Formats: sequence, structure tokens, C-alpha cells
Amino acid sequence: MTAAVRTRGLGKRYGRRWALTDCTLDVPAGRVVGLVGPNGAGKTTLLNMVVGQLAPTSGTIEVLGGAPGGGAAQLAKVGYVAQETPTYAGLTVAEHLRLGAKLNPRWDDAVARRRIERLGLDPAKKAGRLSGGQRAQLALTLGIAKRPELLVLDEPVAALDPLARREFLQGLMEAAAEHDLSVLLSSHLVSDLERVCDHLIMLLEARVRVAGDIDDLLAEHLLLTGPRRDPADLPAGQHVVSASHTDRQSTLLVRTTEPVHDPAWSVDRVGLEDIVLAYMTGGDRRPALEVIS
Ligand SMILES: Nc1ncnc2c1ncn2[C@@H]1O[C@H](COP(=O)(O)OP(=O)(O)OP(=O)(O)O)[C@@H](O)[C@H]1O
Repeated sequence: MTAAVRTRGLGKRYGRRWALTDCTLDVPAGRVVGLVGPNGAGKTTLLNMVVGQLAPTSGTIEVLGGAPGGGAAQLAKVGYVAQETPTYAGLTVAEHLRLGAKLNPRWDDAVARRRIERLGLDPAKKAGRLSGGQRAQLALTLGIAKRPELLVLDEPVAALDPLARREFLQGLMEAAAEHDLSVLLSSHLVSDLERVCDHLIMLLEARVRVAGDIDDLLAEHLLLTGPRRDPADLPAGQHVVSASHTDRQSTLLVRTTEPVHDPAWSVDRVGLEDIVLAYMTGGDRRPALEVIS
């Protein structure tokens, strides 16, 4: 697997508190990769290190084979749409495009203009007078027209209504396919990520909790329901992610690559959102990190 981002033992400490610890992962190139995790899990910290805005406290990080933020050529290869979809309130849409052209050596003006026109954004309108969704679309346009090899987006759709979110993500997917982009996108909205991403990385309490192709994650997680049983008695290949019990019944979300043959269990598939929630609420029986590629 070619990696757009490769980290080894990456960590970031603010004062005495680690925002990210021992982070070892490969973000596959040419894919749309989702980054999830609860508030404070370390997502923004990781993304800021990817784009070179933060220096690691420990470990290493390589982005498109180079050091993040290391020189003009490297900066040109990486686009960043930060958390508040930053635009300049006093500049018009057209002025944003002119600024983009000036600042970015690989700027694709035709792509920028086409997107603005298709979105129906008035080039003469100041960004401060656009709606949140329109501003997000403008920020995405700037990110795409920069023609990066890697586009990093930090919760770009958080403030958008469902329709605007859908349009934004549609535009992102089209751009990824058209320009052979690698995309790394953080969001709390797992259903959105499931729609646009094919690989997922989950951070929990400053650590990588799980990472893998979404198809594999969906195939390898099963919900087992049956007579009450101690999760410790499960076969070795079944790793319990979360467990709940009543007096008579146990419900376990397990990760396994083997079929479950025990007839006492009723076996169901689960959606990505349930898998993510199970890891977040898994409690003490958390298995060791497993990464599937
Ligand atoms: N500049 C900073 N100084 C001190 N602590 C910080 C700083 N930035 C982040 N942190 C802390 O680092 C941890 C990770 O924060 P980060 O913003 O990376 O999380 P996040 O997963 O992006 O959260 P959210 O989903 O809320 O945006 C948190 O505990 C946060 O309080």
C-alpha cells in the first residue's frame, strides 16, 4: 500500500497532557479516508501535524514522502480546509480565487471558476455575506483548485444542513475521483463518512483505536446475541469490542475474521456507526489495537 501519510510512534504533548500518543498508521494514497473520534480525541492535532502547522513531540511523520510543511514544493502538494472553513470575510468570491491563483503554483483557475459557477456563487459577493454552507463550498473550491495531491479537511461539514452536507461531500467525491486526490477528512458524522470514505481511522483518548478499510471493518464486526455468557469464554479469534448483559442474555459486538459456528448465538451484521459507538463505549475489555490494510 502506498501511503499518503505515514506516522510511526507519533505523539504531541501540550504541557503535561498528551493530545496524541504512539500513533502509528498509514493513510492509503488515492483514497478518501475518514478520521473519527470523540471530542478531544486528537483529530485536529493529528491533522495539524499532517499539514505541518504543528511539530511532533515524539515519533515521525512523512507526508507524500516528505516532511510536512517542508518547503514550498511540499506545501503546494497539500491542501487544508481547517475546522472553521476559513475564508476572508471582507474579500469577494472572485478575490478569493485571485488570491488562490497568486498563492498556489499549481492553481487550476478553470476548475475554480467551473465550481463557483455550478454552485451558483456570486463572484462579487463578499465571503462574510455567504451562508455557512456557501462558505464551506468556497473553502472546498480553494482546496481543490490548488490541485493538491493530498487534501486534508477538519470537520468541514459540521455546521451544514443535511442538503448542504450532501452537496459538499458530493463535490468532494467528484474532485477526488477526477483529480486522483488523496483525501483525509475528519467528522463526527459517521453516516457521512460511510458514504464518502473507503478507509476509516478512529482515535480514542489520544490513541489510534482502530483503522482499516470500511468494507473489512463491516465484514469483520458481528453482533452476537444469546444466552448470558462470560465474554472471556469466547474462542480465541473473537475479540470483544463491547458487551452488555441482562440476567439471561448477552449481547456482544465482536471482531473476528472467522465465521461464528456456535448455534447458541444469533449473529447479525452491524453498521459502521454501531461499530464506532461500540469502540467508544467498549469499556475495559478493549482488545489491543489491530490494523487491517
Ligand atoms: N493548543 C492547545 N493547548 C493545550 N491543549 C490543547 C491544545 N489544542 C488541543 N489541546 C488538547 O489536546 C487534546 C486533543 O485536542 P484536539 O483538538 O486534537 O481533539 P479533536 O479530536 O480534534 O477534538 P474535537 O472533535 O472536539 O475537535 C484535547 O484534550 C485538547 O484539550
